[in-house]
Amino acid sequence: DLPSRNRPKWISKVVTYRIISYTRDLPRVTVDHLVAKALNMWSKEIPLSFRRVVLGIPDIVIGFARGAHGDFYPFDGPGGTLAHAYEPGPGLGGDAHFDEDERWADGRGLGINFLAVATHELGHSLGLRHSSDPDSVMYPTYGARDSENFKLSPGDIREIQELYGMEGCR
Ligand SMILES: CC(C)C[C@H](CS(C)(=N)=N)C(=O)N[C@H]1Cc2cn(c3ccccc23)CCCCCCNC1=O
Ligand SMILES: [Ca+2]
Ligand SMILES: [Zn+2]
Ligand SMILES: [Zn+2]
Repeated sequence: DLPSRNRPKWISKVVTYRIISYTRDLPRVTVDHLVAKALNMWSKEIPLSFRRVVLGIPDIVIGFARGAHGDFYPFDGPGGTLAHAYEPGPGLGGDAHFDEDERWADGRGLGINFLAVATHELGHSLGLRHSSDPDSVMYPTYGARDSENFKLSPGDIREIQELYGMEGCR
């Protein structure tokens, strides 16, 4: 893929995010918690941190929507595409949209593991592309994972550090 110097990435050390809509399938606090957990999985590996804002225009807008929802990629109902996210940049850049027509779960019950999908989408929001490694969070298709020990693969960590450098190195 492109040398990392050309790939879009966040320049600021602190990236803001705002959750603007939720799903009926999970309590709001669960969505807030799992989004923070997914963001932290990435940010703990790189010299970049995330700050949640509840007002104003953030770098990353996160929300649930069904069908056509104001961008060029309408969702497709239950199944199929589960979510999508935009690479770093202004406006839609970095935003992550989740298909409300899926049945979202917190990793215990039946349904799509929201933590796993959010980690994949936020990987895109940080500038990562797909990986051909089935163990990678960035693999193009969803694989049911138990969220107990859900974590980034070594390849995921290598990719994100190639783009943003290693945590602890200034
Ligand atoms: C990796 C995800 C978290 C995010 C990606 C979308 S993205 C943009 N963020 N890379 C995703 O949703 N992939 C589809 C890909 C996909 C699999 N199938 C499809 C049938 C129709 C349309 C898409 C698919 C076969 C049937 C299974 C459908 C349910 C699972 N869907 C997927 O795995
Ligand atoms: Ca769908
Ligand atoms: Zn969208
Ligand atoms: Zn993807």
